[in-house]
Amino acid sequence: MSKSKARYTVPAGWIVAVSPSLIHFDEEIYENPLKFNPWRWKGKEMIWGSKTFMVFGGGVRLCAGAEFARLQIAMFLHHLFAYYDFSVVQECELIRAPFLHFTKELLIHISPSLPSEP
Ligand code: HEM
Repeated sequence: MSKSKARYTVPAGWIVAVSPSLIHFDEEIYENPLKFNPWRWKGKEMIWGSKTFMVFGGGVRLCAGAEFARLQIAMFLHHLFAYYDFSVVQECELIRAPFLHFTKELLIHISPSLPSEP
């Protein structure tokens, strides 16, 4: 039976919520979805309204800050990698159930990187 025809029984009293971001963990769309792979969206349809990329929601409720968030993330990552050294001090497990949360604090040590020799 295909996924679209799957039948589920929802027990009385349960809350049903839609989590669009779960599409990013569909193995039929993204190979090995839990592996860190920033290039996984290369070649995928990235336009608003895409059925395979829903980080910022879609339709009339599309995130109003999507472009601002993309710019901020790009600037943050650029500065982090260009000017700082960082290392994980305390690892922790990530839980997706279905929303992301941490089992304990993920501690990261960040310090300004030393200027490289000329
Ligand atoms: C990585 C960062 C962000 C992510 C992943 C994100 C994600 C989302 C998602 C999925 C929705 C749709 C919620 C729904 O369907 O009801 C949404 C809505 C919204 N977001 Fe974001 N967002 C981000 C950053 C921001 C920022 C920086 C702003 C403002 C400066 C912002 C403002 C809004 C607003 C106002 C809405 C409601 C839009 C509406 O219902 O008309 N978001 N966001």
